[in-house]
Amino acid sequence: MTTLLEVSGNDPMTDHHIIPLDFDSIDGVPESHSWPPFDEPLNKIQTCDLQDSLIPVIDLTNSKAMNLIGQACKQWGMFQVINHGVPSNLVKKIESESRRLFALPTHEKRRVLRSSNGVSGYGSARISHYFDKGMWHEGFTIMGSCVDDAKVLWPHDFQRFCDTMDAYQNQMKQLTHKLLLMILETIDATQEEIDWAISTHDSRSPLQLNSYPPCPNPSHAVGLAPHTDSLLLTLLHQGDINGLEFFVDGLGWRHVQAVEGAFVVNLGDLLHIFSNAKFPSVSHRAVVNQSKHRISVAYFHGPPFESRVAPSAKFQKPRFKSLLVKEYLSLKSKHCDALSLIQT
Ligand SMILES: O=C(O)CCC(=O)C(=O)O
Ligand SMILES: [Fe+2]
Repeated sequence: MTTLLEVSGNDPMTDHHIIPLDFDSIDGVPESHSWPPFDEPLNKIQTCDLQDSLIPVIDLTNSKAMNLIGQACKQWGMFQVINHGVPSNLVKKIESESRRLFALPTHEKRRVLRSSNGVSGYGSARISHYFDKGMWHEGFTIMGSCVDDAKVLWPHDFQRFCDTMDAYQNQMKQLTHKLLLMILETIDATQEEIDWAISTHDSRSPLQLNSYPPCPNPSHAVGLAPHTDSLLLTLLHQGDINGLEFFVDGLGWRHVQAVEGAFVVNLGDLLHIFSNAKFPSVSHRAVVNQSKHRISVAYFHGPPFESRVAPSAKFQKPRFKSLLVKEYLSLKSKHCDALSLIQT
């Protein structure tokens, strides 16, 4: 069995790529985290009508849901889902437990800091090492059980946190399967390919809690810098505070309107490869704001790391080489644009 730790383990990170800012004591954006203004002001978080939001909000109880999902996958590589069956009280709990964790004093959070070649624990985003500047972000990654870390944080009250994380991961797993079945059917995947995509028997899907504290100068800070997600599919809970943006050729950065109770579904690199580039792996980023502490929770789903990924057998002219999932992840840990390196 290969774990994400082994896949990324040959690329240990240095401390400044792991330790987030001490948000308890900071009162400005330090030079190390000060970004030149992007193409558009990062602090312009507008509110807008749902109609203004480009990516569709799809009701999973709608009889046309599969078609709508297929279209959104091709056009945007991203959509939102409502009426998805995940209990709303569990979503509230994951948000409140995440806030409870990030509200702890910095020195306590640092007691569960991710190790230099590890995956689980408190720390900066894994994409930090691609960039010279740090991000206005702190995260907590759960891979498998979180009991050890939770016991350090709350020796007498760790169960509540762990039970919530476990229950949420179970729900995310079910929803991911449901969505993958629909998505793969729209490109006529074979049963064997479907089994590959939904199987997770030798790997636990990582759950990433993200925290973006209010920022005194949002136009010079970046919550999460532009990236694509590596695995097949990401399910993101972004609460009711806007901050997620995605890149559209010709239109630039567009924000994803926060919709109460919805999950943002975004397709990752492995699905881009499997769909022979029919589905984009959408470039996205998170922006920060001056007054609100934004939390998001991302569940990343991928196939077994020992399995192979390649364009579906139905494509006559594969645009990507076939390789082991773990080989792709290892390449991605070194190159932000790993997809371009495996083109045929
Ligand atoms: O917080 C967000 O809106 C984006 C999170 C994200 O892209 C990630 O965790 O990979
Ligand atoms: Fe992401």
